[in-house]
Amino acid sequence: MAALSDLLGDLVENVDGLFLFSPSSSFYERFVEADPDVPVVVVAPENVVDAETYVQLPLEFDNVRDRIRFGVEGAMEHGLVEDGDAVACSVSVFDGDIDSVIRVRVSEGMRSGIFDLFANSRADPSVIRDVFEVAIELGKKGQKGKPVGALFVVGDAGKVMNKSRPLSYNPFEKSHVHVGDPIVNVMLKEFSRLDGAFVISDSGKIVSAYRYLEPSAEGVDIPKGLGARHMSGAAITRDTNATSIVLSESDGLVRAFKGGKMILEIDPEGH
Ligand SMILES: Nc1ncnc2c1ncn2[C@@H]1O[C@H](COP(=O)(O)OP(=O)(O)OP(=O)(O)O)[C@@H](O)[C@H]1O
Ligand SMILES: [Mn+2]
Repeated sequence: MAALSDLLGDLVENVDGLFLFSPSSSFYERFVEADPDVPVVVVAPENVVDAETYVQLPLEFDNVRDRIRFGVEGAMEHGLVEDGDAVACSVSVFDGDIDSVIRVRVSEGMRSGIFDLFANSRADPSVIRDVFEVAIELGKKGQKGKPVGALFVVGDAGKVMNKSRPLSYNPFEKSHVHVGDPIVNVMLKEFSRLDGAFVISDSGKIVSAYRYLEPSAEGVDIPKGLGARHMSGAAITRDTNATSIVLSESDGLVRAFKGGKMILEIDPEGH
């Protein structure tokens, strides 16, 4: 089995950091003080192992590339790793225990913006996360079993309101409700049957439903084949400092746009 251990040896040779994704305490303990030259970074939804260097995952990210990108971009942001570093990531690709080691070369060029999408948007990180969760849940369940689409424009709400017009009466006109409240999630799902966009403030207040977005689409570059919901959702993030989270009725995917670009694409079913 020498060749097999060599293979693993090559993967972890001369790394500048070891990233443990959602490790158990006993797993973490085995590595944290094993090699003082190799800093250990924990990437997980919660810091259950009390790691000193820790990047919080806002979502589980079933897609391993997304999970690793988030961890590495977060670590770059916190100054834990830098351009040119090699890191070894220990992750679980299939459900359950850690089953893989992936070597990653850190570079500015690999930045996809996935960390910034959550951590450095106009809206609070928790608001971005809550909206993602609503969109993912809506994508999983649909409306009474039927696929449904939805467009959430989050942050910079004043400007977004100026670049849009109402399609119908605004059911949130006089209410002060926020994403994340269980009742609001029910309302958002109910209203998603109807046309237009939801506008949400930096702090998560639902400002309006049924908004027809009228941004300039100039210079917006999104994947071909996406329709008007995605184009308007993307374009408003170039015209304003908002972030858009879009659930597609036709392919069931949740996509996030910022600065006029698609940053992230998630399959609610986890495929
Ligand atoms: N400018 C806009 N502002 C707000 N909502 C819009 C806008 N354009 C389209 N929509 C909404 O998107 C819905 C679907 O439009 P369309 O099929 O062109 O988008 P799409 O990007 O293909 O999305 P899907 O993948 O869900 O079909 C429309 O019925 C409407 O509710
Ligand atoms: Mn369509």
